[in-house]
Amino acid sequence: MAETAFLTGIYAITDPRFMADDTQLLEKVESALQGGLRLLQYRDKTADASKALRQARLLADLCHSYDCLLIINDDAELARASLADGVHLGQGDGCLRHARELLGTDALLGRTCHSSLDLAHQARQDGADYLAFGRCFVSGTKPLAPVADLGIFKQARPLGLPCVAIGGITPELAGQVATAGAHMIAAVEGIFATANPALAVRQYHEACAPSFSFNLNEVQHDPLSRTL
Ligand SMILES: Cc1ncc(COP(=O)(O)OP(=O)(O)O)c(N)n1
Ligand SMILES: Cc1ncsc1CCOP(=O)(O)O
Ligand SMILES: [Mg+2]
Repeated sequence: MAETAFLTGIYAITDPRFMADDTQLLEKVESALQGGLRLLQYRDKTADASKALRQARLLADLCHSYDCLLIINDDAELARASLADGVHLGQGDGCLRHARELLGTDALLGRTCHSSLDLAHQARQDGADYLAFGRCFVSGTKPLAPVADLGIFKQARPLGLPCVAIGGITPELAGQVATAGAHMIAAVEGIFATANPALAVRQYHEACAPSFSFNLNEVQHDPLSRTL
C-alpha cells in the first residue's frame, strides 16, 4: 500500500560532547535510527572543514540507508558537498534564497525564528520549508538561546508550515509541546546524552504521536507530503 510522508516527528541533533569520534557518532546515530528516527541534524560548532565534510558524508550514507533525512546546521555548502537533504539556517547563518539556489527545489530549508512571528513570516516569504521556535525550556546545550512561549505554535499555525520546537525538551516535557501545536520536537541532550538513544526516541514518539497526527491537519506546505 502507498505510504505518505510528512515533515513531522522527532528531530535529533548531534553534538560532539556526546560523540567524541566517528565511531561513537555512527553508533549513537544508528541507535537513534533503530528507535525510529527519521530526521537528523548534523551540528558541530567545533569541527574544522575536513572533519565536518567527513562526518557529514558518513551520516548521509547511514541516514539514507534507514530512510532518514539529514539536515546540516549552518552551512549550505556543506549540505551540498555531503549530499545531505537540506540545511538549517539561524538568523545569522545566511540567506535562505541563496541556499535554495545552491541546493535546489527538493532541498529542505529550516529557519530559526526564536519566538517571533515576524521572523516566521519573513522565513516563509524567503522559501523556508519549516520554522523552528525555541528555546522552549532550560537548555544545557544552548543556555542563552532566546526563550519562546509554547503559545507561539498556535500563533504560527496560520502560516501553514511545519513547526519545530527546540530547547530543553525531554521525553517528559515533549507531550505538552506537541499538544501546544509543534509538528516536530528537536532534541540534543534528550537523545544523545543518554546511553540508549533508541529508547529515548521511542519515548519521545510515545509521548507525541497522537498530537503529531492531529497537528498535521493545519499544514498547507509540507515538502514531504507526497505519496511514496
Ligand atoms: C531545528 C533547529 N532549530 C533551531 C536551531 C538553532 O539554530 P541557530 O539559531 O542558528 O543556532 P545554532 O544551532 O547554529 O547554534 C537548530 N540548529 N536547529
Ligand atoms: C541549538 C539550539 N537552539 C535553541 S536551543 C538549542 C539547543 C537544543 O539542545 P537541547 O535539546 O539539549 O536543549
Ligand atoms: Mg546556526
